[in-house]
Amino acid sequence: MLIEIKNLDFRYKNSKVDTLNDFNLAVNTGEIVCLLGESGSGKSTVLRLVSGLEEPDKGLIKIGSKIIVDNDTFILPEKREIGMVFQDYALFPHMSVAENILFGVKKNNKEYKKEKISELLKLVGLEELKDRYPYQISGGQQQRVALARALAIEPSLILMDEPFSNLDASLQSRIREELKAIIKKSGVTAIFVSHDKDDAISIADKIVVLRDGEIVQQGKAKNIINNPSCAYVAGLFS
Ligand SMILES: Nc1ncnc2c1ncn2[C@@H]1O[C@H](COP(=O)(O)OP(=O)(O)OP(=O)(O)O)[C@@H](O)[C@H]1O
Repeated sequence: MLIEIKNLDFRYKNSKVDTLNDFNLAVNTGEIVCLLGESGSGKSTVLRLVSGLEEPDKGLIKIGSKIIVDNDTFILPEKREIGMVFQDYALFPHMSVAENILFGVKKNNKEYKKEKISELLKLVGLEELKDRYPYQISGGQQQRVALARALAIEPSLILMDEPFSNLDASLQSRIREELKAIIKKSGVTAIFVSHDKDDAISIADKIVVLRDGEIVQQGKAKNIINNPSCAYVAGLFS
């Protein structure tokens, strides 16, 4: 198992209620997990806690054998070695595709960087576009640059927040397939957030359905669709 989240409690500072209460989740190595739920169900909060943008009030998060947060530990976000893909991709407009991808690579070895960039451009199929700027490529291509940049630090885990929300609806199904293929080829474990059942069904190995900060059902898409645990879950898949 790669990620273990145990007994997590979390309340935003200006809030009177817990957003997460005794939250537990396990993710296997190489698995793609989708956190699915309506707006406000707590999906982004889980990502923020795993990435270290927020600190839990109680509980534990482990990546592999390493505790990244518990009562006595708080590993800083930049030390967690987690790759992030944001909703808007957050590419640097003044940097080329290749420069964007290499941005987070700390090793200052020219040969290493050269090999890394050629491996990643090949993985995401952007070899021909390496010298273009973000405004000169499509939304789907920008997303692949963001994914390559997240993978460039050789993370064991990547987190993606609504990775498809900025894409043209007509392209979404092709891009979902592409993204899944790239993630699987890279072997990385991925947790992504969506409110769209089609994203979850087409990409995730496991879907985790959230409602008011609680997991109401988890498992393979087919099992959830055939056997929803409650009307909320059925509604999400209708
Ligand atoms: N900074 C904040 N301060 C106080 N409450 C917050 C804050 N951010 C989120 N919340 C609350 O925490 C709960 C979970 O929010 P969260 O953003 O995790 O949900 P979400 O499922 O990701 O929603 P969306 O799909 O709209 O992004 C909501 O009730 C929300 O209002």
